[in-house]
Amino acid sequence: MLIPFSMKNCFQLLYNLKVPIAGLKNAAKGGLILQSTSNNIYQNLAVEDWIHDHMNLEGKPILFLWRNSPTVVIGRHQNPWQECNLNLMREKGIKLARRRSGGGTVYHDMGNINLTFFTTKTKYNRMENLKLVIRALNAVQPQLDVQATDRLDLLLEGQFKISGTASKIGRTAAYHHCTLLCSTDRIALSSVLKSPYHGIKSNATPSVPSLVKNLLENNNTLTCEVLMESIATEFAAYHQIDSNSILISPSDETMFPGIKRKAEELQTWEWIYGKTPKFSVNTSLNLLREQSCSEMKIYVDVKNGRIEDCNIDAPGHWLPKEMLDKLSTSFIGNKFCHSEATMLLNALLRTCPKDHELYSKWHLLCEKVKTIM
Ligand SMILES: Nc1ncnc2c1ncn2[C@@H]1O[C@H](COP(=O)(O)OC(=O)CCCC[C@@H]2CCSS2)[C@@H](O)[C@H]1O
Repeated sequence: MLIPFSMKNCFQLLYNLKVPIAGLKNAAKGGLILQSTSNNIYQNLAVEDWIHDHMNLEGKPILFLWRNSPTVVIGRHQNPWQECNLNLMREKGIKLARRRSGGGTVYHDMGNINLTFFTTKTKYNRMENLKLVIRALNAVQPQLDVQATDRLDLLLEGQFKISGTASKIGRTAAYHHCTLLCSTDRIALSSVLKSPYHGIKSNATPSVPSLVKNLLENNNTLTCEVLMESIATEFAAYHQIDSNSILISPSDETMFPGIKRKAEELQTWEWIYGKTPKFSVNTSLNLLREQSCSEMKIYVDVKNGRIEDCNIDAPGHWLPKEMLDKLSTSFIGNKFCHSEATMLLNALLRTCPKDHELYSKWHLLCEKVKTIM
């Protein structure tokens, strides 16, 4: 059962703060089950940060249940250009988020449940959490064949991934979070998790692609709502606590002081793209014009999301070398970013000689350059 946030719940949360707030003394017994009212990835990741940073989890584990509108979530040390199709995501309005935990890239939508298990560092035990999820699944559907693998994925029928795991271990607190595919749009999942960008070299963590399946495809009783309820019940039984989930609003500053700033930070370009490990792109692109095809080469070094070095090369008959050099130089110091490149190229286009052929070639080349970002 879900109970909405009330002052009682607020106190239950607040008196567990590491930094004690005057007047709040009691302690939540045994643990808490929280469920987010938000489907915004940045707000939900901010709740994780907030609990991790502010709550005393000693003897009081927390389970946080949350879902998001369509989003690609990359791991802390990943390269978004290597992991997903950013152009397609822009087109479809699919968000991109970088989480604080390591590991690979996953797709979220309202058919995917996220579970975060918060404990002290000493009580952190991912396999135990996954076993709890399996028990919850079997409580709804006893015949369901689900197993945890060594890399802590959950597999359905020995071959289809239904859950992926990642974690963050802090000084005293830790969390293990995992996904659970109930009724996600699998077409969207596979199309956005395919990178169209070529020639990227980096030491970023690569994802490990798998065959995926939705639980609802196996059995039509396995909806998100039923599964969240069953997981909450199993968590409550295991920790001998009340099985009611407390509904929380991640934008509630009275309950989570400072949370808005956390969500804002997770939304910045500097966090999402800027934290990409240093990488280079070395690729060639075809310039098709009036039935002839020329090849341009582009080389870029990117550090902290910004272009440190750039070299664009095309045949001399296509564009004068001075123009190509001007283009390469003007990229240096700029963000490796589609919208910033668009502004820069539009400004450069205005300085282009008013020669129709030159202008159209320059325009085409600029459009091609943008496709790698
Ligand atoms: N939602 C979801 N659930 C399970 N598996 C998925 C999902 N989306 C994609 N995939 C598959 O997993 C691989 C990547 O596997 P890989 O093992 O590389 O990465 C993960 O599993 C990371 C899990 C992170 C969980 C966090 C919990 C809260 S915020 S995100 C991808 O290529 C797909 O084949």
